[in-house]
Amino acid sequence: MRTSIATVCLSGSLEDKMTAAAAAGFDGIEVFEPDLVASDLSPEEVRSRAGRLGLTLDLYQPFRDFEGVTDDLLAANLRRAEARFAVMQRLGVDTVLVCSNVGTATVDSDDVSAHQLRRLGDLAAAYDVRIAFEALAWGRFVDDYRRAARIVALADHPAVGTCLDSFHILSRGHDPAGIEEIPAEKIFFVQLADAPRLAMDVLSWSRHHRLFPGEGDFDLTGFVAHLLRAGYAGPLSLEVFNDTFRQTDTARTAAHAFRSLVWLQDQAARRLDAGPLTRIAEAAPPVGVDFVEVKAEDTGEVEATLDQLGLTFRGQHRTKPVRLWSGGPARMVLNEQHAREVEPVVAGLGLVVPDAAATERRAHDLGVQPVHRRSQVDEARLAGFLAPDGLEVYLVDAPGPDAEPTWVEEFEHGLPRDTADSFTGVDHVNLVHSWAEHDEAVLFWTAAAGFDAPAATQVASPQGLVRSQVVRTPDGRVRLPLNVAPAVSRDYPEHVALHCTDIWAVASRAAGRGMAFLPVPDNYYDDLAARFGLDPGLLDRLRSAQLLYDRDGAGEFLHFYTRRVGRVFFEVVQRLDGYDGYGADNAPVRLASQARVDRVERTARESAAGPAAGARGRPRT
Ligand SMILES: O=C(O)c1ccc(O)c(O)c1
Ligand SMILES: [Mg+2]
Repeated sequence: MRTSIATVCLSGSLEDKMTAAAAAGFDGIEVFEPDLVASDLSPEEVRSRAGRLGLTLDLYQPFRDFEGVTDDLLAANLRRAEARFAVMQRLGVDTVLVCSNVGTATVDSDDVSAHQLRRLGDLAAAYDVRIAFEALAWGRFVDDYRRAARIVALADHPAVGTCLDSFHILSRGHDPAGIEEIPAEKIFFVQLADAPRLAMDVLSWSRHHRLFPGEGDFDLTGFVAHLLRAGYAGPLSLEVFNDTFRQTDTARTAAHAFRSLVWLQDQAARRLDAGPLTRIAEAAPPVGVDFVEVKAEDTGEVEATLDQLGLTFRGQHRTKPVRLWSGGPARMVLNEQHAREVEPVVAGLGLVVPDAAATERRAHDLGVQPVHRRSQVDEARLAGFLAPDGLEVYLVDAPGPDAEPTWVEEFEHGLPRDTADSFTGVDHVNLVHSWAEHDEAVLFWTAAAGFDAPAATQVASPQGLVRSQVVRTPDGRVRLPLNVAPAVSRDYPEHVALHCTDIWAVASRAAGRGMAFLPVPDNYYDDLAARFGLDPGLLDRLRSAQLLYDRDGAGEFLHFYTRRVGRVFFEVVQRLDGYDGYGADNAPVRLASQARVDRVERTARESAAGPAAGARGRPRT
């Protein structure tokens, strides 16, 4: 279907927004009146610029507070409208959004509102303009799309139809199935927005917290399915009021927005099994983590930590300054290539997928930037893509059960794989995003990479509450907790958690090898006793081994953390009896302890390391 985006979604000038929308792939835009009013461009210039960019101008909006008024006010409102219609004629836009009256309505009558919209329709027709009447969720009398559609039916005027906005309908919990009762020719326009479920007044929710489809809690796929069953064939347009998206790079946000519409059409097409919707390549979710790559100018300190944790050095790459360590099927790649002045960062993630070519095609269809690992002719070619935060995600076809991937053979002069160690794999990789990247990252991991996004949580840190959104494959074999870094912190660390079957042994070996555990305060163990009523013997063992503990309905969780090296640290975990969480209640203790250690170590590190490189060692775009 045709795609469109309201200029209010994007940052910058009207020109910036138009250029970015066209470059991202949108067919058209909704011109938000304040964007035009604030622009240097005349309506004629906007029109010709749109033509050059190949964009249609699909809607002019909003016209406010029209219906349900006294006769005096009606006359004034018609005059106001006529001035707008004249501007629309200069712009060449044929549809105006009229949102339901929130301020001046005093007459609560469908008949009166219908009569007044009919008057507006007569005036509009003289300018070749159509009226798309939208029920705002906080309208004075009209706050339900079904009532707006009833009024439109009563108005019974060819220039008067309705605009359906998913936010106003779904935020109020109104059943969208009623869309199918509206005659298709009366649905003049459709606006799409997702949102997180929030308990707050609906106006503030709408003006600040809308999200692109796929990033919130609304069922946009079902919404689009109703539209198509109703016979709607106009554009699908994004109207997302969001303070973050109004502050992020215009071109990047437009591309991010377009991805959400491509994904949504594909989802709806799958549900309907037909329709005029864009389809994209199908790809099954990842089935495992093949490797995690840490990049640094000098990986020595990270490797010392891996050694203390009990991983095995597997060798040096034949041709590159890259080294491999493994613990069971958990593989860590330590990369010093092109890493001048880079402190250790999580730079890459290898995902085992059932069909790498299919996942590559799907990512391509969603406009994700590809990456390829340059390799020698006889080396495995790794293909993949860039996550929004710059993480390189590589795709590896699933090897046979228990087999190591063939690329492992490129590493030489190391020790053989230790088949007796207790590591069973990478449990999770905790990635950290800036506030500006977070929603884009959620859409990226779910839409392009096949992850699910269960309900988000918040974790208390010394800098306040941190948003935490886990994305995980449906079977839980790959888990990525995504945290938003506090705004004040530019070098917030990320971590790799390794799962093992005997954490007591791993911890005691690490202690024996001199590993500096992240210290756990005594108060934590007192609190643990109070919270869980643990057996005193177990409590003592936890305290002396500096292990953290958690329990859920299914089982128990034991874990510990290393100190950070650059922007990386490690966690070792053991899940017992199907424990499914991440020790979230322990995160505040971990974050506070890290802050204490950081304070002590920062001075030393800063004087030794010189200027810090950007995130993941590359400049951000
Ligand atoms: O928040 C508003 O006022 C507003 C304006 C126009 C719209 O289409 C809308 O959905 C909301
Ligand atoms: Mg709207």
